[in-house]
Amino acid sequence: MDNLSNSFIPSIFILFLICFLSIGLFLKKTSKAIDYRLFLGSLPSLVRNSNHLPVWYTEVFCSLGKGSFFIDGPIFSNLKYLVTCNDKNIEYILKSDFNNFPKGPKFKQIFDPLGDGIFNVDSDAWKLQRRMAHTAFISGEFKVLLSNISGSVVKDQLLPFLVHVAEAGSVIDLQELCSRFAFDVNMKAIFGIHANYLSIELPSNDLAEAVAFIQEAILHRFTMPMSFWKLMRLFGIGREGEALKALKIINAHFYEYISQKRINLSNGVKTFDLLSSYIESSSTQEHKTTTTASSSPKYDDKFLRDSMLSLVIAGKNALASGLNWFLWLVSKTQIVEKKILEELKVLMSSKTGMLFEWPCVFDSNDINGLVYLHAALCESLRLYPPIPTNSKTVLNEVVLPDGSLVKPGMKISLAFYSVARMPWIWGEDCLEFRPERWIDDDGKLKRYDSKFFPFNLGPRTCLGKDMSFTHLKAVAAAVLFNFQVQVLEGQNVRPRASITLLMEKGLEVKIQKRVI
Ligand code: HEM
Repeated sequence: MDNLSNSFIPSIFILFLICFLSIGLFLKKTSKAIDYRLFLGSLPSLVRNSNHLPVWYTEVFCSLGKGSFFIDGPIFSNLKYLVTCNDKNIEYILKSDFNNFPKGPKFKQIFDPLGDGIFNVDSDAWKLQRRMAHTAFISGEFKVLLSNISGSVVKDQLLPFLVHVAEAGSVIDLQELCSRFAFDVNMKAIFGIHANYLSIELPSNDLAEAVAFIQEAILHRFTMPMSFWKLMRLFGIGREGEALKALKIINAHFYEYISQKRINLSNGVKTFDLLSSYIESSSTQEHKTTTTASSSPKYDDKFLRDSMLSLVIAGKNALASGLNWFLWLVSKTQIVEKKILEELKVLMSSKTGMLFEWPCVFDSNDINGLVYLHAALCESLRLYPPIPTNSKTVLNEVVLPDGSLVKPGMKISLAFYSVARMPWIWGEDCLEFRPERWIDDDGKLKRYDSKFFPFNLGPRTCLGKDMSFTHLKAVAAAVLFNFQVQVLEGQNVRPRASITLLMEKGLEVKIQKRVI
């Protein structure tokens, strides 16, 4: 009997465990787009859809018929986060109760290649970074510099490149072109450097490639346990090993630019760019804080390196993504393309009469005031926000405007991409590319501050917003007025998982000279 009970009891226990687990694996509370399994939570759905999260989130919101849902990890994993596209929640988190929703320590660890740059810090460190960046971005000198940069990169690099492609009849990847343009304008604005990444020979550029690689490596960190990627980094293996090499390249370039800029400034050679502005304002700050030296921040080369890397990362991909989706949307919406061309034609004729040179170059100051072009860009950014999600952490327990309860330490994912696709936020025609929704009866631009989040909202609103519109308009006008962009047929255009909203396989196009 003893023997029997010795083997019987454990067997029953194991059988019970297997049944329990099996029920858990198969028992699910399901909507069309997401499963909640008893022990695994929604992890299987999450993993299955991790390559196109923004699209999947949208499907889940639609299938549940509400603007928030929780992702639960396996039992005991302590993984639970809220995904929300509810506009009232987003406004509350980003603006009304801003201090309760920092990015959080986990975010900082994942984004650690960025050091203490603005993108990566909270509280006082962020306030300091924000103050310095804001001073630089709002200065009159910087605004003049910007329109000059757009104008010169468009005239001297983009147009010759497109003329060449049109004449050769070759196929190009528009996403790659936008990325090269964005790199060049950002390098000029941030370091005052002419990188010439966008040129006919399509040169390689180790810095541009290293920056792109770091972003991919950061993205991969989101998809695996922290201990795993930290171990890989410790041993310098796999993607983490490659990321270390990319960081070395970035650091070598950045420290060289910083040292060169310091030498130039001390020799009285002054250029205006964001790095110069930071160096100058950091020496003023240092001067002010020498008395409290032990607690005050250090404005050394590491500080400048971190600050500049955040600006490069913040600017480059978002701008490239915004441009690429815009040109794609316009190329497949003839009525919008026609209206943009009419607006540009009226502007050009008012300047030069009816005789246009080809290729035409627009003055940044003139195109800044174009209403329809601005509306079309807003509409494109609404549908394809270059930063499709934003992540926050909860400090104190609170009930959000839609009734969702969030607890300390919990992560919240703000699903910007989905906001535009909810009829209860943007109306029944929300999926249409319709710039007219941005223009009122008097022909003036409308604002939708409480439901348009591509540039964030509240105290952490994007500092490069105006700069981006200047660049976007310069490229949009130059490309659309001078060329027809023909998207090659048979491409399945869809977003892929990335920190910025990229097209999964780029966008193959042909360029043809446009006759106005
Ligand atoms: C179409 C282009 C752009 C879009 C859609 C965009 C969007 C955004 C978004 C959503 C954020 C918030 C990110 C977060 O909190 O994690 C952000 C932050 C920021 N952006 Fe942009 N951005 C664009 C271009 C640029 C450019 C060209 C620059 C300048 C180089 C820039 C500079 C910044 C900075 C400095 C921040 C940090 C603000 C802070 O944390 O206080 N952005 N941007």
